[in-house]
Amino acid sequence: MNVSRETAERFTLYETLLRRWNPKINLVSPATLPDLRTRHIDDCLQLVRLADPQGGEWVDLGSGGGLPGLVVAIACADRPVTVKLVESDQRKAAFLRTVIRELDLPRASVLCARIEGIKSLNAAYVSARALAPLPRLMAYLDHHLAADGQAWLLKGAQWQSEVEEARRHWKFDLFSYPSETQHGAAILRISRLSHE
Ligand SMILES: C[S@@+](CC[C@H](N)C(=O)[O-])C[C@H]1O[C@@H](n2cnc3c(N)ncnc32)[C@H](O)[C@@H]1O
Repeated sequence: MNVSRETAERFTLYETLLRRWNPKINLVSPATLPDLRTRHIDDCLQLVRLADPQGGEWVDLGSGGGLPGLVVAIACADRPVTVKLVESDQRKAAFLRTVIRELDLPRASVLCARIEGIKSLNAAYVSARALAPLPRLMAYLDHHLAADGQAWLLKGAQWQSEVEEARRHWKFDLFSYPSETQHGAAILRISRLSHE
């Protein structure tokens, strides 16, 4: 993804902050730190490229260190896209707020709460990465995705069996895109979700 100098600087600062906070609160697996850019940031950038949001509200569930929520907020900082990061862990929420402040991302905000405990966010876009198996994610999406919204999920190599399992209880439209950063993994776009 071609990015402006300002965006590139924000990604560099984000990476610096992630590395600085990681030993204390384990935002990403320490084993992945040498490949932070490809394993995490580039992985999430695929999703921004595919979804290409031009406006509206983007909600990232279980953001952790901001993956993919902060990547969306940085990559879309010059668009009218508001990004809400839902994260129940207070220390991780403090990290997310620090990054938002240091990188000057006024359209991004943090909700330190449990996904299932807050009223519907009715979002145009909902994302999640490494949060829960698809059948459980479906209940979260059902609660927070607008009727005409799109969910963008980064899923590991087991994604096809998770889809089969989810289809037992939910109806939805699905597009899958092979991941360019992880063999066998996929980016799923889910829409028109309803309970069977
Ligand atoms: C395995 S981490 C993944 C973080 C990030 N999405 C990533 O890809 O690195 C899952 C995160 O979701 C948060 N989480 C798990 N269940 C949650 C819930 N019910 N409500 C809010 N946050 C939750 C955890 O605190 C944790 O930070």
